[in-house]
Amino acid sequence: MNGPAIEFREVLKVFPKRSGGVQTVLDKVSFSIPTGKTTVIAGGSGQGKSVTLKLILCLMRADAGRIFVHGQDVTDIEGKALEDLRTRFGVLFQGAALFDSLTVYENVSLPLRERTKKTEKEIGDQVGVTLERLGLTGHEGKYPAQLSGGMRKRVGLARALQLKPEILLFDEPTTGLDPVMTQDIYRLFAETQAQEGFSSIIVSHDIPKIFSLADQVIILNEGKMDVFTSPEEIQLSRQEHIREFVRTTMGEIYQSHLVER
Ligand SMILES: Nc1ncnc2c1ncn2[C@@H]1O[C@H](COP(=O)(O)OP(=O)(O)OP(=O)(O)O)[C@@H](O)[C@H]1O
Repeated sequence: MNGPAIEFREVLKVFPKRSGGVQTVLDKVSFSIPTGKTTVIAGGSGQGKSVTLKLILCLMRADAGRIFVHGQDVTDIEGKALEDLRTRFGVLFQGAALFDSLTVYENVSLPLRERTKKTEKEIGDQVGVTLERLGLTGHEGKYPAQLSGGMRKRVGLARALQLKPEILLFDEPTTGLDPVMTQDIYRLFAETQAQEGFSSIIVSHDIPKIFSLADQVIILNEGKMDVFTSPEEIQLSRQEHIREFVRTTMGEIYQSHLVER
């Protein structure tokens, strides 16, 4: 597919304040999410990361500006067109947990059962391939409570992949995971993306590590966005809020590079 997977043009999002006036969360921001690549969205608490994801999924509407998905203007999309649009996304949000009363196999096969006319054999074959790819073979009959945090994330990823999404949205993929499980999820994610070719947007605070995956990093701050394509670019930024971000997320080694220049 040519062109960006997603494009924001001058998107404004405001919320009314209790005390009167408005809070500007996105202040006419413009950016593109390249097709087939990984974009990481970072930024402090309350800076608008979730709002950005909700705008992409049309769970929330922009107050001004336009949003495009593969060139289609989705800013005001409704009804059947909106339903169709949503089938093009795979979503892995923290809130969208696995169903505790369903086994691994039942959780992963659910989207195919609900949204396709595939036979039980076809579902079994497809789910089997994904479970094997994500190292979950042998765990099909287990319930989420019997799995480690890392395995639960892998089951969530397996489920999000079933409808072959064009774009995968992944909110805080490694929260609650230890460093080994974090690397594991990143590796599996990169392998799966190489095989399936989807575009992805990951909301993460894990900036030094996530650069092994990211093709670009967008940092949100006070309604504005800065786009970076390498860790060095972030380290060498002269903007005070980026330097503060480096200090708090990347640590002293990176900061000392900054000071030396
Ligand atoms: N439905 C809403 N109504 C009013 N204000 C909202 C609404 N949704 C989000 N906000 C406000 O918009 C701002 C951005 O929220 P958002 O959830 O996108 O932050 P975030 O960057 O995802 O933060 P965190 O890292 O803490 O999850 C916050 O100040 C929040 O209070």
